[in-house]
Amino acid sequence: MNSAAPERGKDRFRLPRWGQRGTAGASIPAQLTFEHIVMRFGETDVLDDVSLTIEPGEVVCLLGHSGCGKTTLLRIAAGVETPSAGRVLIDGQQASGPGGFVEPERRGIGLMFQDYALFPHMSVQQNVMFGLTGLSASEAAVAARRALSRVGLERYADEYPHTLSGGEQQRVALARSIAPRPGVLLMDEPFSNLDKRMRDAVRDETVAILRETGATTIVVTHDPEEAMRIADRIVLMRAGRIIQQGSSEELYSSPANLFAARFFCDFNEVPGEIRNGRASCPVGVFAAPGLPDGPAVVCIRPQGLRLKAAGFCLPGRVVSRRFLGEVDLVYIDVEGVDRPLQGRVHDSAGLKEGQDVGIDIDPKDVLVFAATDP
Ligand SMILES: Nc1ncnc2c1ncn2[C@@H]1O[C@H](COP(=O)(O)OP(=O)(O)OP(=O)(O)O)[C@@H](O)[C@H]1O
Repeated sequence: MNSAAPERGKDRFRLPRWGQRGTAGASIPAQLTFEHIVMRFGETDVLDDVSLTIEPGEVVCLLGHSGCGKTTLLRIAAGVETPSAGRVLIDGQQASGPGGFVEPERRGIGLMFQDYALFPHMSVQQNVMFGLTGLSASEAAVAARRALSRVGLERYADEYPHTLSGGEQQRVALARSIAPRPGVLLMDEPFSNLDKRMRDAVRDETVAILRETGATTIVVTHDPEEAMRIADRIVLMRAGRIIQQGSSEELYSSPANLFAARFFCDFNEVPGEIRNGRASCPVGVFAAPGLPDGPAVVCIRPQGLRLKAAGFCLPGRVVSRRFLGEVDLVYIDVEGVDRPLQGRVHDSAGLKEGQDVGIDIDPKDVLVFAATDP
């Protein structure tokens, strides 16, 4: 009889309880280097000269839209795909490249997939023991129990994956990936199958576990907020290339181009014209240092709008207002601008549709790009 089942039933109605912090086994983190990686499928270069070094213990998020090559890069690191050109090095030793290939199971790399890839015919404990090939059966059992305990699922060790909730399966997959104490951990969209309420809690605890293990980690995601929450460094990809890399602040505040800017903020975009380092557009004139004369896109963060009484600053008319809790989302028509400006503002409770207002735009929330920017 399954003694854990009734208790698990209750788990569905509360956030999962994890094991004690600080009890995940420590790894010896490795350095992972991609050198000029090219991956060609047919006529298409899915990865186009990707070079990247991830330092021991660093947590890097590969961020990009679907199909930009993130998973392919992980698969190349893991050794389940061989690059068309370039090399992968682990602690300076070639793992993939001309004249040398280290088998996936000898790379010291742990993997965790979006669908968790648990073996349905194996118990939770057997799943976690699967990668512990270098240990005796009793040592592997102890290591598996320890990993399961850290993710709070020790009591489900003898159950089968299909009896667990999605969140519990995610934790089994996490336990399986950390149990061998890999030097490098590769996680492909590890939270995307969880609902939003669950995702934040699971993500925070997973990050705590990553820090405890100390493993060098790559997390693939297409969610910029998730990347900002997790990463020491974000690597933004587009169409098989790295567009920009840096801290969350660097990517958010100083995006390399319009593509990178749009990834991190739902800007108001207003067409303009650059002359002598200043961009003019219907909502104002803004600094555009170093940009060539010509057409521009003026990007204004929604939180950069302050609403004033009519007659002050830029004239506008309220189109609609939505209460979002901490802020209100207000749409405002401005003469000469095709689409209403979107403002995330406080204290707009008294505003009515059709009301005239003044709009003050904070220059620190404005970025200007040449309209020809990729
Ligand atoms: N074995 C393969 N044969 C042919 N094309 C492939 C193969 N593997 C991947 N691709 C193509 O390579 C491109 C990049 O795929 P990849 O899975 O790396 O992207 P991704 O950024 O991880 O996207 P997603 O977030 O949707 O998983 C896609 O266009 C995909 O169809």
